[in-house]
Amino acid sequence: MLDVNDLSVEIGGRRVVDGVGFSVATGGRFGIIGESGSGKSLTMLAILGLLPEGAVATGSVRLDGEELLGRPERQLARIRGARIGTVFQDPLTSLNPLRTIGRQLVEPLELHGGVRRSERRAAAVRLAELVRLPEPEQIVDRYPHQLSGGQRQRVAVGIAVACRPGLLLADEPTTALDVTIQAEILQLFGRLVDETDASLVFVTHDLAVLSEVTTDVLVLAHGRVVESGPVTRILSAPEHEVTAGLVAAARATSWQPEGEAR
Ligand SMILES: Nc1ncnc2c1ncn2[C@@H]1O[C@H](COP(=O)(O)OP(=O)(O)OP(=O)(O)O)[C@@H](O)[C@H]1O
Repeated sequence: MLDVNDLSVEIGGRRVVDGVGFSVATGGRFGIIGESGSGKSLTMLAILGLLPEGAVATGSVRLDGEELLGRPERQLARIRGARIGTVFQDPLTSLNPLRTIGRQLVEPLELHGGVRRSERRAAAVRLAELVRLPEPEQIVDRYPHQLSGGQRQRVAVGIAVACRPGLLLADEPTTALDVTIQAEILQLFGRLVDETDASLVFVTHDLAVLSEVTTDVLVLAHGRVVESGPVTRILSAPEHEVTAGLVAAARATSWQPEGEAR
């Protein structure tokens, strides 16, 4: 369960996230949407305690009732990976090109003490199976450049869920993928959230994507919440002009023929 209250972020005296609040229940699927520069990524980074140098967060971020804001980095590092799994846009930059897929899949388990040396390979294969990578026994010995973009993002999702975190944060995880692969990765998120009962926070600028994976949405503009509610209502009756713009953009992209890049 995640509770964010009156969260603000200032960088160089400029307030780039301003009083954001939302709650995600256990097993809930929550979306944050907004145009480029609206504060989506900084909201996520503030939750993770990974804000850039010079950025200051105020307010409250509670995970299962425990306050995360203001915690020492040492404690946050233990929480990230173990209790919060993250997936970002570009798996090529988040994966290490010099390490096998298997090593990277089990790394969170090693870091957080959840696997014996002799069991690492089997654990990696199980994770590869969980995220439906092809030929799990073989793929764990390959390197990131030997996989397709969609397969690499499956690896990133596998790493994120390795320790069975209660919260999964995804920031534009399908934006770099083509439409068919995007749909497969969205299905994967949906299935994993259902199977593990994790709460999901999914950030994107694309309402069409959000409507496939989340039930409730918050709309950000210039760092502020301008609208929030069930995704079905937001899609059918947007109240704010920013939301109406996002709905129109989502309709326009879904009219494109299958397989055409967005
Ligand atoms: N390191 C930084 N230093 C100064 N300003 C920053 C920094 N990172 C972000 N900002 C500013 O904060 C605001 C919010 O940025 P943020 O990255 O959260 O937006 P976003 O909604 O995630 O956009 P995008 O979809 O383009 O990633 C923007 O105006 C941005 O220019």
